[in-house]
Amino acid sequence: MELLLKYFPDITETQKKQFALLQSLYEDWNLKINVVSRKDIDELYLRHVLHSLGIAKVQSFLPDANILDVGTGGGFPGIPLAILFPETNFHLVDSIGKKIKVVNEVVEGLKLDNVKTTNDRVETLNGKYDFIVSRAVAQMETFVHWVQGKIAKHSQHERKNGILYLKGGDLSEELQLYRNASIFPLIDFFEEDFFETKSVVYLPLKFRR
Ligand SMILES: C[S@@+](CC[C@H](N)C(=O)[O-])C[C@H]1O[C@@H](n2cnc3c(N)ncnc32)[C@H](O)[C@@H]1O
Repeated sequence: MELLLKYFPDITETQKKQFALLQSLYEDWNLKINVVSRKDIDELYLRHVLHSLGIAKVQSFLPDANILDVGTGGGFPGIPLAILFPETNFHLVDSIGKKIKVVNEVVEGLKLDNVKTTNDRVETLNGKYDFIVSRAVAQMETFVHWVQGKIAKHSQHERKNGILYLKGGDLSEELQLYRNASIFPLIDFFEEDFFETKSVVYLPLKFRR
């Protein structure tokens, strides 16, 4: 929790309580349905919460924006972002039902009224979103294929609409197809060794191949 306050010192008392509750909610749910590994539970704020919030250091979301988290698993990056941006609408989707069950319980436990969930493959969704966020779901080419028709073209945030993907390692090969991609190394925002090799990749709406 101190780690979170170090990098997000302006969060409200409500947000502090919600972030504090995350640890016990995930500990309890993980005993029944494994959504976070044992090691990761012990370092939940570093490996999951702060990592997810790396997206917020690259892009703040406006109150009326619609955000889709693809392959949210146990709720990352969607849940930490939904706490940080309580006025923004988040749609969390995952194809595995038991993971969405845990996400629903966490959403209820935190009283997050800006989150809806769907248990299905993302390809089946018809909505349009200002931003698509994700972590550890698919290679960029596959991912872009799944989601590029789901990015809203006519919203007021049009100029910035696009994909924000949390990626690790050397991205040069994977991203060479996308000349408009920007890479934001997370170590620029968070001075923790864990972030040494991790980045946010931003692909704007009209990403060119
Ligand atoms: C490695 S996990 C990552 C979970 C979470 N994003 C995280 O970083 O902790 C990948 C998740 O993507 C989901 N997934 C994979 N392909 C998907 C698809 N086409 N539509 C929806 N979910 C998908 C899987 O069910 C799995 O929960």
